[in-house]
Amino acid sequence: MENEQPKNLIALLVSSLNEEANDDQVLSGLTRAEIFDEVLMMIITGYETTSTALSWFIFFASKNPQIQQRMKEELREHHLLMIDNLKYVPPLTADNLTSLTYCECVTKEVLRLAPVFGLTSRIATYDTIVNDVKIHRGQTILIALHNINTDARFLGEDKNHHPLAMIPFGGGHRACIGQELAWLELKTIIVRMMQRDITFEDTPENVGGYNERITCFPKNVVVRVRFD
Ligand code: HEM
Repeated sequence: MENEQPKNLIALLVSSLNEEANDDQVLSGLTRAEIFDEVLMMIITGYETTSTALSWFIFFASKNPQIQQRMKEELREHHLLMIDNLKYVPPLTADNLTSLTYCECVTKEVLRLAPVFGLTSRIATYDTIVNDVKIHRGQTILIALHNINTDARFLGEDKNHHPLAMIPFGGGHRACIGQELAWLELKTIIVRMMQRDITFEDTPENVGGYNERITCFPKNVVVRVRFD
């Protein structure tokens, strides 16, 4: 039992509790206050982000009925659309979720266009020059993720492979720790809504815009939800 590896994040955090931990000894563990901060961050980053991305999906979907239609066609082709007026909604498995490539592209496109986090930052650890711009050690660099995601120079690039064409989750070893979970949650919820033949319809008040706090969320999303 003693040598067993912790099996989840909470267990991992609790197993590193050490009230005497200090920053000079990196491997000395985490204090109670540090564990509290970590858990709080997971709750905030784990909830606010995905729900914001879903609001963006609803906004974009309402502006693009043909895309909602095509997602449902893909579901019909895979026999995943509900039948008999909600009497039977086919279950989603990891395999059939993976096979829904069009739905996946839509989910990715929402994250590319929607600035859930408009920017992230890094502190330069050494002097360097990037594209003729001098950067000095210790300077904070703001990285405009949303600008990069929508930069016309990357539009023709393969978004699965170009390192800059698609970075809603940041990059490098401080990239988003929850990105796999976020993909799975987002795609599952979006597909579940489409499976039930829900349609988001545009209205005159649905004018968009955004508010930027911790995340960047749509300001005026006023859609009509139709259950077919
Ligand atoms: C659509 C959903 C999400 C988006 C767009 C998103 C985006 C991001 C971005 C841009 C960063 C900064 C990365 C960097 O600086 O390179 C980040 C960091 C982080 N995210 Fe997410 N995130 C999402 C969902 C989640 C979820 C579901 C969790 C946890 C369950 C999570 C936990 C974190 C944590 C802990 C960090 C800090 C990582 C570190 O500093 O080492 N995120 N996220």
